[in-house]
Amino acid sequence: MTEAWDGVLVGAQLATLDCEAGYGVIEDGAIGWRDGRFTFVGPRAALPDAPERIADSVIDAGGGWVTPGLVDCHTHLVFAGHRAAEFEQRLEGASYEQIARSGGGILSTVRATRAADEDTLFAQSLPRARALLADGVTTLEIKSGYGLDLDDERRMLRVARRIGQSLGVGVRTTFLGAHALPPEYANRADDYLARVCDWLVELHGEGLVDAVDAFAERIGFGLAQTRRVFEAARALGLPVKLHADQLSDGGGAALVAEFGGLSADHVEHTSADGVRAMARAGTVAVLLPGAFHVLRETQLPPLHAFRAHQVPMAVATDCNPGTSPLLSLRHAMQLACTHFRLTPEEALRGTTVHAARALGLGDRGALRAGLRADFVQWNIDHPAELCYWLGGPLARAVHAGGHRLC
Ligand SMILES: N=CN[C@@H](CCC(=O)O)C(=O)O
Ligand SMILES: [Zn+2]
Repeated sequence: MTEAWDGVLVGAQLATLDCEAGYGVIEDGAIGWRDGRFTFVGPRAALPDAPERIADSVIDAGGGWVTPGLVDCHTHLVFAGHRAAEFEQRLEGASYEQIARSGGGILSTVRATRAADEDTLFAQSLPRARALLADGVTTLEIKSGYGLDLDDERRMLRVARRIGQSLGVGVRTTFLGAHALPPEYANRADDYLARVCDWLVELHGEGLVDAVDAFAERIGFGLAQTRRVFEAARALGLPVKLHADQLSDGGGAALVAEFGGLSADHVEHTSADGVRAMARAGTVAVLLPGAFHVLRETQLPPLHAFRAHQVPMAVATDCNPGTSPLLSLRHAMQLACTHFRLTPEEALRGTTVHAARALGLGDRGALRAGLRADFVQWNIDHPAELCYWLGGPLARAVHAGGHRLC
């Protein structure tokens, strides 16, 4: 016996993504893991010993494809209720912005979420997380932002952490107190943001916050207001990200880049200056084609500029009850290819390597010795199929930290 690993998988076509371009394919590949981390990723012929002499658990992949576990780096999946009535209103011609200005939109979900106790919120949100996992997700980000006061934001973040613990999946929590102005602070946005900054200190002290986000937009917060929230985050050493330039070019991408932010998300209206600032700061562009699709937007993100300036592009579901009730990251990849003309390879890189980077996680997103043993076995003949099929049970087995999730 050479070494005692917890598990080894052999006979796989590995798409390691551990390369600058391409899928990083290893034919007849093998992976080994111990204590939740990969101990080996390479050709089966390079294994240090016979598989059954290395580990108790040996999986024969039978020639099937294996990729890194997918990372959904932008979700709002903890919420109560739904907004199907607004979907109907929009089909009849109302815009997202009009609905928001008349007290619906985000505030409608705030009312439902405030009325739900922690167990109810957990019970409603858990199936959404399960659906993402079943389609290959092993790490997901979950934002607050439908509580908009201390207790309700805390409850959302606690539910997010509970989801991670109960499913054995990686969950990163993002505080989004600056998502909308609650009615009790109408015309008092500055007072509200002062509270948001106080709550951030408190929630961070309780270990509930991994990053800080805001909605910078005509129907959200202005740049100066967003800056206040970012300064509060910086004072606590927390990374920032931003809902930037979704409906208009408000200069959000440049602002989050100025703070060395992890990501600028949506970015349909980001200007050339914004792209350059992101490139300089290493800020990831998180593309959210589900919201683009549902809102029937027409302004494409500046994809050519992102490519030209080597801004990493991630893809996420933006799972939320208003603009993107989307429960499959693979479906988001499909939409990114169809609407934004990403290549399937860019889409897979966008839900692995670049998505991990958008969360500040250097320990996952590729198949490489030393990284977290997050991987998916797929029922496919080629990686492009991950973006080709609309729905369908493609994931054969999903492993996080070496443990099989489903
Ligand atoms: N744009 C702001 N936030 C969400 C939508 C939230 C909602 O409508 O409930 C988004 O990312 O699209
Ligand atoms: Zn969002």
